[in-house]
Amino acid sequence: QTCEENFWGTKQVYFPQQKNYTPPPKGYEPIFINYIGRHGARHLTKPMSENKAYQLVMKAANKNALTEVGASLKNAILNLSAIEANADGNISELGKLEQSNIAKRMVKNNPHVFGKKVLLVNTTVGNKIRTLQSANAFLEGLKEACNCKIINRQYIDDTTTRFYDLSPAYENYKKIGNWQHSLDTLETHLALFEKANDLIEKVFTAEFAQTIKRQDALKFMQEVFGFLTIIPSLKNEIISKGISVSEVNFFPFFNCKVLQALHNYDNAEAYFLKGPGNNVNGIQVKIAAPLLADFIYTTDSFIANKKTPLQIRFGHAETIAPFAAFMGISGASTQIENVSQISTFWEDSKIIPLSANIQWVLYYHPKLKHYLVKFLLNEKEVSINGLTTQHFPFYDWQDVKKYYSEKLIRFNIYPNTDLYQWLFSLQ
Ligand SMILES: O=P(O)(O)O[C@H]1[C@H](OP(=O)(O)O)[C@@H](OP(=O)(O)O)[C@H](O)[C@@H](O)[C@H]1OP(=O)(O)O
Repeated sequence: QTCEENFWGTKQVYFPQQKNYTPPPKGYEPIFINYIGRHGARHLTKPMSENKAYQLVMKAANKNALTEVGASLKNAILNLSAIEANADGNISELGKLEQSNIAKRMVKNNPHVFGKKVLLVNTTVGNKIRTLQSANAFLEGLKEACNCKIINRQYIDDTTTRFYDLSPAYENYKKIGNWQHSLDTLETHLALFEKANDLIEKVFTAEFAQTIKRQDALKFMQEVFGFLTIIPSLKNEIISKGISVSEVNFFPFFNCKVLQALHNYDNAEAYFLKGPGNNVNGIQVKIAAPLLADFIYTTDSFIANKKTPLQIRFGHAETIAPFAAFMGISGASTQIENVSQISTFWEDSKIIPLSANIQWVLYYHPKLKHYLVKFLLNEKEVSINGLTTQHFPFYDWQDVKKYYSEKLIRFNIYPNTDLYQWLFSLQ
């Protein structure tokens, strides 16, 4: 089923958003790349049996309370469960390929960075296995493309890859933030409850449907939508399990209007919880400050000692979205007042698809002894709100360092700030 609007959201499988690049000004060559990436395409983040949708369908099946539509939904869920068994939280084969191909394009686009026989790399991963698996796939791609020996120093650090988990104030914002009212308004505007009821009535007998509470009905529909959107990430696993795509087809339970409404809602939720929301300097964005500090510090370190030409980090959608907003990347940091306009100005499938990534590419002119930096979001050259340049997409490194260092100071982050403590005490 093809719908006019892209409804894949954060389950959008990755593709590079630009292929041909602006040549640097004469005499400049790329010498260092600073990278943060979301993990690759993945399985669901929790076991199927922990889904309300799974529990309700199985409970109804035991009570003989499924309609014919419900019975086909049960089959699709059981087939997906077979694919998901013991795989939750892992990246998929497609995820590995996405990561490897990003690394290969990075080498192809920046041969001057990767020209040496030995390549020093600093790698940071988080505490979720999908970040480590993504790092491994990325490094494999690097090794293949650069035909070099890679010496990799690897760290685990959540202050720069999964900072949301380290901030009690963010947990509070997630639970009782002032964004809830805006999202409730959108839920009503999209008539999601009515749509959920329609689905419930199609799947369960009337008697069983009446036992389902309003919030559970919404959760049910959102999770079945989650089953539908994860399928493209699992195409290799579906084949290797001998299951046909038609046996894990969740499209029959939706139409395009419902898919678009569900995506609009999820996009708005991601916008408030991981994006500019109704305050682009709010906790959900400024929480990325430690990552910006790390980008400045590691770029400066390279300029000082010219040792490690590649700094890579692997995190989550909730790493990339706030970082893009905090950096002021155009198209990813716009604060929107009208909640029904969000998906026009902030689209999760463009900003935080699977394998989403942000790159700072540092260029050097040996005669002028001058540095420029270029910013890429999902491999597309982007501009920074608040920063000007005579030669876009290249920015003067000193201007960038000054602009972002002053921003960090406004949030009480200095070169010697303890970032873990800063996150913990953030309000
Ligand atoms: O609803 P799910 O389990 O998909 O939400 C995940 C997040 O996935 P996303 O919604 O962003 O596609 C997951 O982000 P990811 O980048 O790791 O995929 C996040 O780590 C995980 O905790 C879930 O987010 P939630 O906000 O805790 O539901």
